[in-house]
Amino acid sequence: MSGADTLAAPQVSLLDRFRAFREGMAAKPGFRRWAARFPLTRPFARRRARALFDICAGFVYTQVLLACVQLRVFAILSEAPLTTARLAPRLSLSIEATERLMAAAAALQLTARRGDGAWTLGQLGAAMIGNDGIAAMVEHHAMLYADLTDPVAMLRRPRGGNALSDYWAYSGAEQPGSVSADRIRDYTALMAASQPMVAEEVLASYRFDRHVRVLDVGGGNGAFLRAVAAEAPRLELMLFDLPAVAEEARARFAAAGLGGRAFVHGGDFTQDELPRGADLVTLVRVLHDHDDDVALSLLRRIRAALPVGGALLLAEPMAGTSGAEPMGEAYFGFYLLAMGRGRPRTPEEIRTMLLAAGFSESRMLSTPTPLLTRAVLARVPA
Ligand SMILES: C[S@@+](CC[C@H](N)C(=O)[O-])C[C@H]1O[C@@H](n2cnc3c(N)ncnc32)[C@H](O)[C@@H]1O
Repeated sequence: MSGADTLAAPQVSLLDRFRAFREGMAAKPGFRRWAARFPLTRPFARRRARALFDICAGFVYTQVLLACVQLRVFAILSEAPLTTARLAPRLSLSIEATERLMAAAAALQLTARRGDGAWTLGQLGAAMIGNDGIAAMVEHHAMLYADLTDPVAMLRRPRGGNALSDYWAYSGAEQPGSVSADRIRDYTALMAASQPMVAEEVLASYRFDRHVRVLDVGGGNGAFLRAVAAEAPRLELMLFDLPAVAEEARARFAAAGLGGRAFVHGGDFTQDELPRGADLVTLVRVLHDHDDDVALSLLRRIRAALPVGGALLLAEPMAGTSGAEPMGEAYFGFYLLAMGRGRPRTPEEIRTMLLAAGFSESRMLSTPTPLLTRAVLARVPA
């Protein structure tokens, strides 16, 4: 870039000019007062106030949800609607505290008050039933929020050294391959509990029965492969993960009667080559855990393990997801900051990395709930 380019005034688009004007007006107290009263601008003013309030209050909403999960409110109300008087002893709370919690939960659509006054499940509480993964995620967030108590300090200090980086034992390990069994147990259980909702998304977007053998890299205790195995009964299964995780996967496959169909390899994908023989590799919720250098070298190892025409199916939540922008940059951005490694990537960034790793073409697959998982399929060129 020449000096003249560097000094040239940046081009400001019409859209940027309009936004600057709009935000400039919104920053003026007098205009805000007028906009809140004028009938045509009132709905926008209210929406903006509500959005800002939701950001301010987000932590409180989260703690209301955490209290409901810890007290098993959704499981209790799924058995039968209950009045406050009947619910209170089930929660070991006073009548007043139960009423306070239920009113807050109802305002968040987690519970609802029936016409006769009894509490029942709200729309969002009902969605938690039968999905242990959401409850497990909510409970482990206690660590994230503890790490985020002083966000500015976290942004200023070197990454790592947080409760969450300790929990995800591989994230800060000098030798991930040596991480012991007791350090992988909790995160592996959390991943297995939340895996069914992810597997459902991936299985809805891709036919696995067109392949002979699949290798799931960073496959945890095999929950994803077991879901795939049920859909594609002839597919052979291979899993690669850290040695301690691989041990657990081996036991789980045996317990599920898949011992003869699933081949498990323990190793460290930052050091070791990946096993050959699969015509499809899956990489589910793995890439975003790693910084660009490790992520790119992992994609290169996957490319090297695949035959010509082989495919890589990469699935994870991605940044820049339309309608779910806060999930990528805000939630995962700060989650992975606390964890100490990795970053959320846009589909374009991932596809650029795939090209750099030697894959020829890639295309996005359509998943039913992009907020949970997006997926990209890449091929090894002839
Ligand atoms: C976020 S979990 C995802 C697990 C699983 N794919 C899922 O979606 O449920 C990341 C997985 O990558 C594995 N992993 C992390 N670093 C690794 C490394 N260097 N070598 C092998 N596996 C690794 C972890 O042990 C863990 O099982």
